[in-house]
Amino acid sequence: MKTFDSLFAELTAKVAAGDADSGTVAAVRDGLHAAGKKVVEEAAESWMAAEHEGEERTAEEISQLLYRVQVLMLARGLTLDDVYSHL
Ligand SMILES: N=c1c2ncn([C@@H]3O[C@H](COP(=O)(O)OP(=O)(O)OP(=O)(O)O)[C@@H](O)[C@H]3O)c2ncn1[C@@H]1O[C@H](COP(=O)(O)O)[C@@H](O)[C@H]1O
Repeated sequence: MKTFDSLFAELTAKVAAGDADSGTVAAVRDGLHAAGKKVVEEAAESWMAAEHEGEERTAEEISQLLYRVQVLMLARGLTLDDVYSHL
Protein backbone atom coordinates (compact mmCIF):
# COMPACT_ATOMS: atom_id res chain seq x y z
CA MET A 1 0.00 0.00 0.00
CA LYS A 2 1.26 3.49 -0.81
CA THR A 3 1.88 6.02 1.92
CA PHE A 4 2.09 9.80 1.75
CA ASP A 5 5.90 9.58 1.69
CA SER A 6 6.14 6.79 -0.88
CA LEU A 7 3.66 8.52 -3.19
CA PHE A 8 5.65 11.75 -2.95
CA ALA A 9 8.86 9.89 -3.83
CA GLU A 10 7.10 8.30 -6.84
CA LEU A 11 5.71 11.63 -8.06
CA THR A 12 9.02 13.43 -7.51
CA ALA A 13 10.79 10.85 -9.68
CA LYS A 14 8.18 11.13 -12.43
CA VAL A 15 8.44 14.91 -12.49
CA ALA A 16 12.26 14.78 -12.50
CA ALA A 17 12.19 12.33 -15.41
CA GLY A 18 9.52 14.31 -17.28
CA ASP A 19 7.55 11.07 -17.72
CA ALA A 20 5.37 11.72 -20.79
CA ASP A 21 2.69 9.24 -19.65
CA SER A 22 2.31 10.79 -16.22
CA GLY A 23 -0.78 12.81 -15.34
CA THR A 24 1.26 14.30 -12.51
CA VAL A 25 3.87 15.69 -14.89
CA ALA A 26 1.09 17.28 -16.94
CA ALA A 27 -0.56 18.65 -13.77
CA VAL A 28 2.70 20.20 -12.56
CA ARG A 29 3.23 21.76 -15.97
CA ASP A 30 -0.25 23.27 -15.78
CA GLY A 31 1.14 25.48 -13.02
CA LEU A 32 0.40 26.69 -9.51
CA HIS A 33 -2.97 28.27 -10.21
CA ALA A 34 -4.43 25.08 -11.66
CA ALA A 35 -2.82 22.96 -8.93
CA GLY A 36 -4.25 25.20 -6.23
CA LYS A 37 -7.74 25.04 -7.72
CA LYS A 38 -7.59 21.24 -7.66
CA VAL A 39 -6.65 21.29 -3.97
CA VAL A 40 -9.67 23.45 -3.18
CA GLU A 41 -11.93 21.27 -5.35
CA GLU A 42 -10.84 18.04 -3.67
CA ALA A 43 -11.02 19.65 -0.21
CA ALA A 44 -14.63 20.61 -0.86
CA GLU A 45 -15.44 17.14 -2.21
CA SER A 46 -13.84 15.59 0.89
CA TRP A 47 -15.93 17.79 3.14
CA MET A 48 -19.15 17.01 1.27
CA ALA A 49 -18.41 13.29 1.24
CA ALA A 50 -17.72 13.32 4.99
CA GLU A 51 -21.03 15.01 5.69
CA HIS A 52 -23.23 13.27 3.14
CA GLU A 53 -21.60 10.07 1.89
CA GLY A 54 -20.12 6.90 3.30
CA GLU A 55 -16.71 6.14 4.74
CA GLU A 56 -15.37 4.54 1.56
CA ARG A 57 -16.32 7.52 -0.63
CA THR A 58 -14.92 9.93 1.95
CA ALA A 59 -11.65 8.04 2.12
CA GLU A 60 -11.41 8.10 -1.68
CA GLU A 61 -11.96 11.85 -1.81
CA ILE A 62 -9.38 12.40 0.92
CA SER A 63 -6.87 10.28 -1.03
CA GLN A 64 -7.42 12.58 -4.02
CA LEU A 65 -6.94 15.59 -1.76
CA LEU A 66 -3.62 14.21 -0.51
CA TYR A 67 -2.55 13.61 -4.11
CA ARG A 68 -3.50 17.17 -5.13
CA VAL A 69 -1.61 18.60 -2.15
CA GLN A 70 1.47 16.75 -3.39
CA VAL A 71 1.00 18.12 -6.90
CA LEU A 72 0.86 21.63 -5.41
CA MET A 73 4.03 20.95 -3.42
CA LEU A 74 5.81 19.77 -6.56
CA ALA A 75 4.58 22.73 -8.59
CA ARG A 76 5.92 25.04 -5.84
CA GLY A 77 9.20 23.12 -5.51
CA LEU A 78 8.60 22.03 -1.91
CA THR A 79 9.91 18.84 -0.33
CA LEU A 80 8.39 16.72 2.42
CA ASP A 81 10.97 18.11 4.87
CA ASP A 82 9.91 21.67 4.02
CA VAL A 83 6.40 20.78 5.18
CA TYR A 84 7.21 18.35 7.99
CA SER A 85 9.44 20.94 9.66
CA HIS A 86 6.22 22.81 10.50
CA LEU A 87 4.39 19.84 12.03
N1 LIG B 1 -3.43 9.17 -6.32
C1 LIG B 1 -3.48 9.60 -7.47
C2 LIG B 1 -4.57 10.40 -7.95
N2 LIG B 1 -5.70 10.86 -7.33
C3 LIG B 1 -6.34 11.55 -8.27
N3 LIG B 1 -5.67 11.58 -9.44
C4 LIG B 1 -6.03 12.24 -10.69
O1 LIG B 1 -7.16 13.03 -10.47
C5 LIG B 1 -8.27 12.53 -11.24
C6 LIG B 1 -9.51 12.54 -10.38
O2 LIG B 1 -9.66 13.82 -9.91
P1 LIG B 1 -10.78 14.76 -10.50
O3 LIG B 1 -12.04 14.44 -9.75
O4 LIG B 1 -10.29 16.16 -10.48
O5 LIG B 1 -10.86 14.23 -11.98
P2 LIG B 1 -11.58 14.85 -13.15
O6 LIG B 1 -10.58 15.15 -14.21
O7 LIG B 1 -12.38 16.03 -12.69
O8 LIG B 1 -12.52 13.67 -13.62
P3 LIG B 1 -13.47 12.68 -12.80
O9 LIG B 1 -12.67 11.38 -12.68
O10 LIG B 1 -13.73 13.28 -11.43
O11 LIG B 1 -14.69 12.53 -13.60
C7 LIG B 1 -7.89 11.14 -11.65
O12 LIG B 1 -8.50 10.77 -12.86
C8 LIG B 1 -6.38 11.24 -11.77
O13 LIG B 1 -6.07 11.84 -13.03
C9 LIG B 1 -4.56 10.88 -9.27
N4 LIG B 1 -3.54 10.59 -10.13
C10 LIG B 1 -2.53 9.85 -9.67
N5 LIG B 1 -2.46 9.34 -8.39
C11 LIG B 1 -1.30 8.54 -7.94
O14 LIG B 1 -0.15 9.03 -8.60
C12 LIG B 1 0.54 7.96 -9.24
C13 LIG B 1 1.21 8.49 -10.48
O15 LIG B 1 0.25 8.89 -11.40
P4 LIG B 1 0.72 9.41 -12.85
O16 LIG B 1 1.53 10.63 -12.61
O17 LIG B 1 -0.54 9.71 -13.59
O18 LIG B 1 1.50 8.31 -13.46
C14 LIG B 1 -0.55 6.91 -9.50
O19 LIG B 1 -0.01 5.63 -9.60
C15 LIG B 1 -1.43 7.07 -8.26
O20 LIG B 1 -0.83 6.33 -7.20
